[in-house]
Amino acid sequence: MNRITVITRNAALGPLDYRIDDEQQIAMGSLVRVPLGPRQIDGIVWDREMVEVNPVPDHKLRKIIAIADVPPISAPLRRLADWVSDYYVAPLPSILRMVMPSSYALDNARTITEYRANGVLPDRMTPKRAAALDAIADAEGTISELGRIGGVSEAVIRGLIKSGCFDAEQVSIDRPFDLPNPQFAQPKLNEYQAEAAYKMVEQVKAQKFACQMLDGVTGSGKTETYFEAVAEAFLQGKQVLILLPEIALTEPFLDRFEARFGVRPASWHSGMKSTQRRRTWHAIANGSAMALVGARSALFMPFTNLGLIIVDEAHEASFKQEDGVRYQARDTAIMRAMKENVPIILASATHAIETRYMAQLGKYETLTLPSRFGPAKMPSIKSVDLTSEPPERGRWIAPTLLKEIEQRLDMGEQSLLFLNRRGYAPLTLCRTCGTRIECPNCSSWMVEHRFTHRLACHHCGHAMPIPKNCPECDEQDSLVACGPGVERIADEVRDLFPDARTIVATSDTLYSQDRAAEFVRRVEAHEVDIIIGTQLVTKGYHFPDLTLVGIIDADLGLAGGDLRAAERTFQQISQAAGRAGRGAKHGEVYLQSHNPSNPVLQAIVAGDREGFYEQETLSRKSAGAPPFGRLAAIIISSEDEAEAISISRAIGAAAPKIDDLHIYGPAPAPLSMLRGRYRQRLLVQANRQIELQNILRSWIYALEWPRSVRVNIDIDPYNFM
Ligand SMILES: Nc1ncnc2c1ncn2[C@@H]1O[C@H](COP(=O)(O)OP(=O)(O)OP(=O)(O)O)[C@@H](O)[C@H]1O
Ligand SMILES: [Zn+2]
Repeated sequence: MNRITVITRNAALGPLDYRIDDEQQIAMGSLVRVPLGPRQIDGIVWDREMVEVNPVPDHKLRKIIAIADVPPISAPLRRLADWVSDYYVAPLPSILRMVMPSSYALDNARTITEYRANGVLPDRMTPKRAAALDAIADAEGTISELGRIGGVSEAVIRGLIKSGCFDAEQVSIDRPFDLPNPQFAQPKLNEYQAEAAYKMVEQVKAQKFACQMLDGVTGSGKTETYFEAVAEAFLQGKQVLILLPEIALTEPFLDRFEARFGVRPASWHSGMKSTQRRRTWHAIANGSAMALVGARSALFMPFTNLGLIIVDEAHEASFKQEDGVRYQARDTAIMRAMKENVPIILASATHAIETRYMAQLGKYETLTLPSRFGPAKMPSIKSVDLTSEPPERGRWIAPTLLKEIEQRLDMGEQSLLFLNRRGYAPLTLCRTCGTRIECPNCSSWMVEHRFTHRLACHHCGHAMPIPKNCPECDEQDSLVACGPGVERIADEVRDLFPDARTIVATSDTLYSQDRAAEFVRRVEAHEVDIIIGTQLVTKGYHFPDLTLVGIIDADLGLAGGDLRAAERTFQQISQAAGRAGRGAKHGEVYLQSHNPSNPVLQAIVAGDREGFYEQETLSRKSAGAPPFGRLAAIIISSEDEAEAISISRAIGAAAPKIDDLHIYGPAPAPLSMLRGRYRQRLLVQANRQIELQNILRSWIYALEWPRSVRVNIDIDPYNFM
């Protein structure tokens, strides 16, 4: 009789033992269905020596029910999951939920529905419908694919299906993805690009682990350059994983990929339908999809034949997952490349201090693209001192910037106004009694969204209509909006330039891939004169007619003062500035600030990237902050404030006394209430030699607390709220 160990997707269950018959062969990593009490659950056969199993006596062992007909999860991916579990102090099942996102592998449904036009015309023909039917012709695809081909939203396609214009067909989910053609449209690289590409291609040929930091200024053609390494991987018959920080960036990226390799790659993100997910998961697992472009979670896909990983915009904080398993996708991608023994490329114009430090140590190879591609030059950057040149009362754009916007309108060029604040106003205040409207569930202000006529909490999503009377003193029409958000800037622009065509670009307006694609199309077609946007539009995009960038509030990110405030501000402003003048026309950037002598802003204006990084690295070093020291946050939360406090004190009191291990707190977290739970926080700081995770495990898991209390450990935290 053979005993096997199975890990399930249920975090409450430890590793479970089962048996298989003597004659049965089962590979490590196989996906299996097993009995559990009266139920059946899915799991993965795991290496027994990697986990702690509660042994079940032989006669009590139950037999597995079925083995899925899919390739087993490979050893490198299993070891990655073990590493994530260990490093981020997270239960293995919660990581397997990302490796095996549902019971795809064992489900019988192996078809998806595709549609093909049948010549029937809709009763109500609109120009949109006609154009879509024209463009689609006799192409076959899923609703979203047809929407893309037809240049319309999925809703339009659904309408046409309802009108009987398409026949449905069940297609096997094993239908392969088209093969990319490495020679489809090879660009002519400039000298710097060619040199960097050569070095990346060499690593792909070598087929072993190496980490390269592709450090190229905005508009230098990093994508074009690393596509050469991607092409080489395809030539070798290897799969490629490309990670992007946000799904809004995926759509334009997929187009670029198609322009270079002739086909669209597979993609992976939270907005996908389950049939698309299933098809993609299987195609990655059986090796028929050669390229996958996705957000964080694509990292855990079951590649069989991986040859290269790319992390684009690698500095982005959104690579850090903030709930569930709190992992850093860039760091985890490097770990995956190590386990798979393949090269990895980190691309950015504003790399993270952590990445640059590793490059300095010689652990990563630095590849530099020092100038923009083609005739484009770096934009010139100036600051606008708001103390000497304030905007008009109740306005946010200073005269200098206004004049520049006006000139761009006259010349038919585009402008981008950047303010990293969604909504209309961050604070709503009663003029009569001074009350500020707070979220009932969180210690945060309600943010006015004028488009939707609501106040919303950006932490928990709680929303309510804007009240007519003050909820405190009941005074009528006494509530006023304080401070600007992007919607308010958009109002100001429309007031001052009524003929200008504006667009607000935030996660509220570009919430799906379709919306993001539509945004890009409109800006490229020059149907927009002025973009008002948050950090969402500051990276990746390439709009040649955009020549002016205005930073509405350059001081915004510098307040608060968490560990990465200076770095993040530098990155955000540099990225936003990097959208200006990417074509033949020169770009200009204006930073509005109350404190233009701030060293971070001075470095940006002077174009002194190296100087900024040097300063910031030094101050990290003297604070013992990452990458020079280790940091972890422990957040203790409960609906009962007294309980949260008492458990956090108990945890604090049980802290081990070790040299070079410092514990700060417990204290109320800066966001002291979230979703109705009171939050206490401990910060743990240690030098690099200390095995922080082991210490945390033996310290915290030795304690007990009521089920009503949650204790979350966040290793290398990004969010200090
Ligand atoms: N060798 C090349 N041949 C033709 N076009 C190129 C080449 N290199 C870059 N380009 C074009 O130059 C523009 C800028 O390149 P790209 O967007 O890759 O820059 P980037 O370095 O990724 O910038 P950012 O960091 O700001 O996103 C793109 O339109 C790209 O297609
Ligand atoms: Zn809230």
